[in-house]
Amino acid sequence: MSERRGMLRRRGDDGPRASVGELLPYLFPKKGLLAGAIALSVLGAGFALAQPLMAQELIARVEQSRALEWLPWLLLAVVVIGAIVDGFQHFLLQVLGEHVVLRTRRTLVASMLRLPIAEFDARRVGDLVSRVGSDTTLLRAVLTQGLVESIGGVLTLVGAVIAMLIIDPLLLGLTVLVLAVAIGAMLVVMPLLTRASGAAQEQVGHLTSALERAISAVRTVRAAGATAREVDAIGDRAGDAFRAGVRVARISALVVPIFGIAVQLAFLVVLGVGGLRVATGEIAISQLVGFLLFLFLMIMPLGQLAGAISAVSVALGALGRIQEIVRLPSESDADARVALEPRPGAPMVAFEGVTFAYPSADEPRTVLEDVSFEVPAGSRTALVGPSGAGKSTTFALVERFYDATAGRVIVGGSDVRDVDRESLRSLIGYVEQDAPALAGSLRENLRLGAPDATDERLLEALDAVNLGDLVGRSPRGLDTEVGEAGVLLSGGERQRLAIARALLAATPVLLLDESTANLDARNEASLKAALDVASEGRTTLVIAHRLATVVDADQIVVLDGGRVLARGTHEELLDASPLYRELAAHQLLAPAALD
Ligand SMILES: Nc1ncnc2c1ncn2[C@@H]1O[C@H](COP(=O)(O)OP(=O)(O)OP(=O)(O)O)[C@@H](O)[C@H]1O
Repeated sequence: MSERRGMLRRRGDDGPRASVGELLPYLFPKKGLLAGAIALSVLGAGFALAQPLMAQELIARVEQSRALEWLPWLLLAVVVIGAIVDGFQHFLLQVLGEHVVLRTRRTLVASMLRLPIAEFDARRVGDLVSRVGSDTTLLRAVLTQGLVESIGGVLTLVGAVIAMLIIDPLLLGLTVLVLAVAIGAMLVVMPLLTRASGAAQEQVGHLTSALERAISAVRTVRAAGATAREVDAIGDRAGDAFRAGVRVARISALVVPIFGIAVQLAFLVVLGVGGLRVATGEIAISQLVGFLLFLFLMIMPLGQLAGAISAVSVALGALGRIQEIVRLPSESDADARVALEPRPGAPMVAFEGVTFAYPSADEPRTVLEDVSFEVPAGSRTALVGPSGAGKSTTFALVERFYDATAGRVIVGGSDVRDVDRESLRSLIGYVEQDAPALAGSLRENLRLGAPDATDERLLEALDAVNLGDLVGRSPRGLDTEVGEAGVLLSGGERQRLAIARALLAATPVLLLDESTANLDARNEASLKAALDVASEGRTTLVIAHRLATVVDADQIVVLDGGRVLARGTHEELLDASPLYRELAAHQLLAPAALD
């Protein structure tokens, strides 16, 4: 348990970091493209190195008044072809970068949507969204900002150093000395950059979370007159992200002057000492020019390398946040691979001494205690109880969103922990209390659990829940959009749409968390009729908030404070349970008062 709680705990502001070894597999989604880009980089290095050699030869010929012949044209061709090779390589790297982002996003989303429900309880949606949207793009920079170019760059560097060694070892020694100090300083700065950029991404996550909170509850925020405060709060988060970004900028800004000073110094030293050596006749002017051109060639890859190291540092911070999710065990990792086959004669759903505490709560507290009841196949059981009694929690346990802390939850005669979760859920239709309509069309909403259902069946299902007129409301019919959170539909309609969805999935078990919304008499009657249609021939467990729902239930379970207080039919409980009598009189939303 403590290990689990540790896993759910959020990380500090520093942000998680990955290692270079973990980064590499992410960079090789398209080996052919990568090989092509590396080959072009090597080719580009060859063209780059050829240029100073040819320029040096050209100057020597001018100096010695020799014929230039085809040399200028050859130099021009090398420059043009080199530039084309560079452009093509740049394109390949961009494409490769997009592949990296694509693959990482797919992996991340596949892991994210399979996380245990408890992880969603403990995390902010906005933060998860920013990991998919923003962190993944930082991996692209590793490819586009120099890592692959650095391969060709290293070759250019080695070639340039060899050429410089041949031209003048003394000048090379002085150059290397100056540059080595700068490289050492940069190696010290890089780990700071990784940490700072991980923290900056973390702040972007907090910002997205704050925005998501305000947008998802925009009506409540607006109605509460809290818009300005929310704007300020999100602005503060944006400010935090800004400050974290500035911290990154400050650290990476160190790299530029360190490098700049080193390069200037190297050029000045070469010019000064080289000029002296030309004056004393130890080297020719063409050699000094050649040396300077090679020095230039040597500096460029060093710049690329610095860019690559900084991109890698930033990517390691982002990858840390990506890996944090990818590494979490998926919900089904610990599943038994046995498909659930309901045993004839066994109660369809049963709780045997179930005790439960939410794992994600800061102070885990028992929400269900020693709960036992049975729902025979084909019957309807209503759960009633005051708010917070634990009614919705029982549904979460039947769906196996969480595991019971003690006792057993049985579906179709098997302990839900002994069977594969997918096969368990394929038996159950679940209509949530605030049944969400997914952004998209009516058709998409209905097909969620029955992807192959024909339009004819969709229309039948809509008719069955008295939503047939929904299709006629818009000329787009089943393609009518139901909006981000189903804004076109009322609460009661959304719930009926969810019931239609459950009807189409045709599962033997139906869990229905009845809407608590105060519905008008017509909607009320429609919802009751929809429930009756949906529960026909199915084992139905309904969390009831309406008297009409409980009166004809085969069994009513009264929950209070996580315990079963009483079980029986409406008449039996009116006699036997004071709490039920109280609920029936005051809390169950009765269209007509009890007589
Ligand atoms: N995801 C969660 N993490 C932690 N605690 C939770 C979670 N969901 C519910 N709880 C707590 O568990 C208790 C039971 O909640 P539950 O939603 O099952 O009650 P309910 O009887 O369905 O209430 P209502 O009729 O108001 O929906 C409540 O105290 C609630 O605060």
